[in-house]
Amino acid sequence: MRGESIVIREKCGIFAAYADNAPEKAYYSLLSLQHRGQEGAGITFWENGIKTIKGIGLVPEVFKGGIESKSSLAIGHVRYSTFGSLTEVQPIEVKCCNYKLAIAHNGTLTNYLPLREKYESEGFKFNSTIDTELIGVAFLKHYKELGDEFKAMEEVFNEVRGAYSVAILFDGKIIVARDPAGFRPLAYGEGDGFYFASENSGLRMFTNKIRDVFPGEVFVVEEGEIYSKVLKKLPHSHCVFEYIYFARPDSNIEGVSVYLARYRMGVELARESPAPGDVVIAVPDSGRTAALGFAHESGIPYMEGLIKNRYIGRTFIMPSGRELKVKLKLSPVREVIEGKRVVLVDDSIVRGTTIKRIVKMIRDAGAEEVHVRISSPPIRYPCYMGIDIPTRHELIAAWRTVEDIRREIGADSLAYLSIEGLKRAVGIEDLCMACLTGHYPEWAFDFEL
Ligand SMILES: O=P(O)(O)OC[C@H]1O[C@H](OP(=O)(O)OP(=O)(O)O)[C@H](O)[C@@H]1O
Ligand SMILES: NC(=O)CC[C@H](N)C(=O)O
Ligand code: SF4
Ligand SMILES: [Mg+2]
Repeated sequence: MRGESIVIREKCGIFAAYADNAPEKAYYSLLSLQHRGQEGAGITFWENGIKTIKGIGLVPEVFKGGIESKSSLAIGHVRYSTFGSLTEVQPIEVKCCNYKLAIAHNGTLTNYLPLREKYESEGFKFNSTIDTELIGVAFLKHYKELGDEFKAMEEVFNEVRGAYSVAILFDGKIIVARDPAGFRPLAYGEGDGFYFASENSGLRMFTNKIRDVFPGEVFVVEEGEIYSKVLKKLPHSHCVFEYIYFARPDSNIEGVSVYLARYRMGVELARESPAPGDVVIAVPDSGRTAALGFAHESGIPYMEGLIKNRYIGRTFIMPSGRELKVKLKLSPVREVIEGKRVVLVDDSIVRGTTIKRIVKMIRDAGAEEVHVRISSPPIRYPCYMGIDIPTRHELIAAWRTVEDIRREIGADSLAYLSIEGLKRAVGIEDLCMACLTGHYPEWAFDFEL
């Protein structure tokens, strides 16, 4: 796991296709998954072997030289590191047992360190510090013993704990798998080819015939044929934060529209914690949808009182200088705010940097009162399943009461959505909420080595 000083990072995006011009399709899909990772990007395709183009930076920067290959097999990745060095851009190539594969991974493994040690003590070599490599090594070890991709992945499911949606390019085949608890999302689409992406909004440009990959399901695409099996069934643990903040609002995960779930979070919040306001203002971007729901339910008009500089990325994931970036990123519309009682809605508070800065910004723009409403419960615990949420002492809500936080951020009132309200808004069971409740799904940690 990364060290104490590392700030929150989010998820990664993965892609795989068997289709005409698969590398080009990977490029377009990665563009639409860019919000899931902005540190680095890569595409691996098959041309009598594995060929990878990857680099640090955004998708258009990494591929500004274009991709000439017309291969029909490709996997791709956009990265936010949760484990290992920033330079280890994915897909990574893994060599083991006289085989070679390329792998793209979204998630974090919880038993990486002990399992890697066990493998090393058996003589297996690792060439990176990234947890993803372990899945590749374990897969190849078992493939050598069993000679079958499904059986090899079943062994991986038995050994490797934590969150992993993976796409593998191996021996002219594509293998795609989602961990048996289904922490991270993964979608499968069928049209003029076979497609996989972390979110279905990354596939709609190719097909509308899309479904979620089931937790514990494995796909093998070989010589134009596709095979799939659910190899392990466990209680599912879909990450609730995909609905709150991470995923694109136009995605649908497990049959739930991310947009509508966020809207309902705002409605629930307005019912639970009404606020005396003249205007509802969202913290853009991701606070917008819940603010609309809040405004609709409360009858208080919604206005754009904060304008976002669209050229500044998501600050949630920026390691340093966050205060300055928040200032650069957002500026107030004085005419909307002056003399008003403002209800300020955001989707989440992590360290509190953003909301503290914005409350001050809104006051400086002449607001009479600022009532903060947050469309998720307080984040009190770290995530070990793919989201690099800071250590507890960096989380503003880890040990503070809501009243302490209100004082700290300088708001006239503060309320968070309840766990029950959140569940009603998302509308499905089987959610992981460990960073909100401290109850970690058993499978992720229940291991002996
Ligand atoms: O408490 P903090 O540590 O400051 O982080 C919380 C903020 O970070 C996220 O937004 P972000 O700026 O990442 O992206 P967005 O533009 O998509 O909302 C989230 O929506 C909050 O606004
Ligand atoms: N955000 C992620 O899903 C990260 C995947 C992998 N653990 C890495 O660090 O690259
Ligand atoms: S702990 Fe939180 S961020 Fe991590 S998988 Fe669970 S719900 Fe998602
Ligand atoms: Mg935000």
